[in-house]
Amino acid sequence: MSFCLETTQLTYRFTGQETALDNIHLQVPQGSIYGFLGPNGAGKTTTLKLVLGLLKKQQGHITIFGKPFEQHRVAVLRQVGALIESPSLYSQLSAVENLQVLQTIYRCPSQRIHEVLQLVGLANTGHKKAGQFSLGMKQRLAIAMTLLHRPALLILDEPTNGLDPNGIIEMRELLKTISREQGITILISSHLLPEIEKLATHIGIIHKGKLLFQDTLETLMRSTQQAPVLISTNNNTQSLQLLQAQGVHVAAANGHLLMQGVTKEKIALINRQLVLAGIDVYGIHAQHHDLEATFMDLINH
Ligand SMILES: Nc1ncnc2c1ncn2[C@@H]1O[C@H](COP(=O)(O)OP(=O)(O)OP(=O)(O)O)[C@@H](O)[C@H]1O
Repeated sequence: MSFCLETTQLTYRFTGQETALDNIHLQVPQGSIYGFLGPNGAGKTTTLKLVLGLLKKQQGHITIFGKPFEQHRVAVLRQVGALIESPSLYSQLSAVENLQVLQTIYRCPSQRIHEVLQLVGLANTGHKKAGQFSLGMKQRLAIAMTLLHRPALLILDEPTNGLDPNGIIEMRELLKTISREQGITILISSHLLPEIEKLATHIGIIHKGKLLFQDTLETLMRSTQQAPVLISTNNNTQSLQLLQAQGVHVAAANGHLLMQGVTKEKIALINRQLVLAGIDVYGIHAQHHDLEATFMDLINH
């Protein structure tokens, strides 16, 4: 598989502090939306800053578009769009004027300003000044600015921070559109798993400077599938004895029985056995063991 961005043994320590990043092997596949997840202070921003050359690398290697970053810094950064921390907008200028400032630097055609504003849904904001925009609009303008020079890789550090639920949905849809229609690889950091889960194709989970998981979202989902199963019956004591006698990992919990590690075939068998023993089964359902639980499991072990 070809990686748009790869780090090997990336380690970083702020002066006088504990190690902020410990041996990070980040592999962001070409064309992916890579969700870089971790709680506050995990090391997400530090990683992204190193990858963009905003912090001086101490140890390890960074390869972007197959090239060692340090030797090809300028060429690589020409193809990268980034939004780290809050966007720098001119609040007294309109959306178009903000983009015109960058257009001069990037020397791209005026038509491109219209294209990116259309893409982020700000084509009709006219003379309205950026300072009067909602936070969601400011964030979308900031994304437009990162897209102006047609990057192949977009690096976004917590772009949904501070947005209301509607702003979060708009941002998610925008990033999906950018990925789908422009074929841009997106590396997005967040501490919000439910947000990343709805967006990313690939996930990296970082905690205390260590990368604990990295794979497709599908693989992470699969690891959550052996969810605990809850059974409620008219006689939990008898059911518990019957199931324990058969070697099922089962325990009583809040008026239910909780079983671990059972397949769907085993659930059907258990149901039949309970009914044959004269027990009324009121309900059997898998306890919702979602990605949030898997995420918490990973960072708490
Ligand atoms: N300039 C700095 N000086 C000293 N320590 C720092 C500095 N910046 C970050 N750190 C520390 O490095 C660790 C990683 O911080 P980082 O900002 O990369 O985490 P994060 O995952 O981006 O968190 P958040 O979601 O809060 O932004 C933390 O322990 C943080 O306190």
